[in-house]
Amino acid sequence: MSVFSTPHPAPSGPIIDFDREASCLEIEGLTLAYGDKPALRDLTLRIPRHRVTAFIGPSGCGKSTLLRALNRLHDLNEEVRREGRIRLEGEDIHAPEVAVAELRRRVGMVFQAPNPFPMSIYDNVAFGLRLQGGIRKRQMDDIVEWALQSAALWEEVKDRLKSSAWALSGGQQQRLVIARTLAVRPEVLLLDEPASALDPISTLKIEELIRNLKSQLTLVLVTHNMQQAARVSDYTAFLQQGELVEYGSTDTLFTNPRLRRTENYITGRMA
Ligand SMILES: Nc1ncnc2c1ncn2[C@@H]1O[C@H](COP(=O)(O)OP(=O)(O)OP(=O)(O)O)[C@@H](O)[C@H]1O
Repeated sequence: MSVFSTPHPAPSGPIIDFDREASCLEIEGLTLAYGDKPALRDLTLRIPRHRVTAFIGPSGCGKSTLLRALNRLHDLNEEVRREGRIRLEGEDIHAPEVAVAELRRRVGMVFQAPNPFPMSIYDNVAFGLRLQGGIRKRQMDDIVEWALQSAALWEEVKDRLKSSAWALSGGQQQRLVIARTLAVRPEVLLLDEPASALDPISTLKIEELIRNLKSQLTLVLVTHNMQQAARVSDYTAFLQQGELVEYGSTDTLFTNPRLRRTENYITGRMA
């Protein structure tokens, strides 16, 4: 079953050439500071559609700050100063006509710690759809099933949809949060260290899920774990002190980096 209607079907075939990839997000001259403390310095990069892009780099280099800029989470922080432009499918996300709630529906986010709501499994997944309104029970059931299938959780929960989400394991809770995010049919899924609080088996399930989801949407992943970036991403951006040092295909960046700074980081010669 597919209730997902994407405006941009996934390209078929393997990745050949970054220059031929269609862009989903375009970041241009992005500079961001918390008060007078710079966190991102003049970043320009584009994120290809229907691919997994990973942001890696040492602690405090600005990975999460960059990820949060993509669905305007910094709007809530009055200290933040921003320059530069971010476009989603060609539209400036800071344009006055953009409704932030709709932007956050299109660009969903999953955080490090699973955060299911204190309600049933079904109600968690239906939550955003109910806010939107206008969906009949039968259609809601279909979308909840589809979202749980897409998040590789359906088989484990289909007989207990009315049970509390809090009774699930940490890994199941994180897949439930992904299902909840998918239910409102985002075009982009932002993942901030989505598996760092999970055990190794749950982590592998999340990684497999990330790889499978790219046929439906564009994924952007922040991770401390370089093996994870190498396993799941198509493209990797290496950041250091708020600057974009190197960006390219994950295979090339990990096997044949252009710059010594990148090589030092990925070989562990620099924390
Ligand atoms: N809300 C905030 N207020 C002030 N400074 C902040 C805030 N959030 C992050 N910073 C600072 O901005 C810089 C970048 O932080 P950010 O969390 O984006 O880095 P990161 O690469 O994701 O780090 P980590 O891997 O440790 O999560 C750091 O110096 C951090 O201390």
